[in-house]
Amino acid sequence: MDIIFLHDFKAKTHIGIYPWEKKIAQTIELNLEIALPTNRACFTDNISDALDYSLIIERINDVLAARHFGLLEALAEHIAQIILTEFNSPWVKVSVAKLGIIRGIKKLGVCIERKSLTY
Ligand SMILES: Nc1nc2c(c(=O)[nH]1)N=C([C@H](O)[C@@H](O)CO)CN2
Repeated sequence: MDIIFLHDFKAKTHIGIYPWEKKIAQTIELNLEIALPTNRACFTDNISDALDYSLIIERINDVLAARHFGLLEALAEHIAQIILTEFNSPWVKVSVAKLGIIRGIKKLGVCIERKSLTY
C-alpha cells in the first residue's frame, strides 16, 4: 500500500463546544495518512496518475474556513469521508489536535482510521 502523508498541517478554524469557541478561531494541527488507489505514478512519473496532494490541502482549507464543528471527532470524520469519497482513497488515517487548549497539555486530539466501502 502506498501512502501520501501530510504531517503537522496547521490551520485556523472554528471548533469546539463552548460559546467562545464559536466566535474565536483556533489553530488545529492535522496529520493525515492517505492510501493511494494506484501506484501508477511511481512508474509513469506523471501527475495525472498521482493523487495531487495540493488539491487535498485546498479542499481541507475550504472546509476549515466554511464550517464550524463542535467536536474534533466530527471534523476528523468529515475530512476522512472527503478523502475516501472525493479522492478515491481506499484507506485514511486522520488526526486532529488542539494546541495548548488545556493547561499542562501541549497538544490533545483524536485519531481515526476509515476504510472505503468500495475496496
Ligand atoms: N472527545 C472530545 N472531548 C472534548 C472536545 C472534543 O472535541 N472531543 N472538545 C471540548 C472543548 O471544545 C474543549 O476543547 C475546549 O476546551 C471538550 N471535550
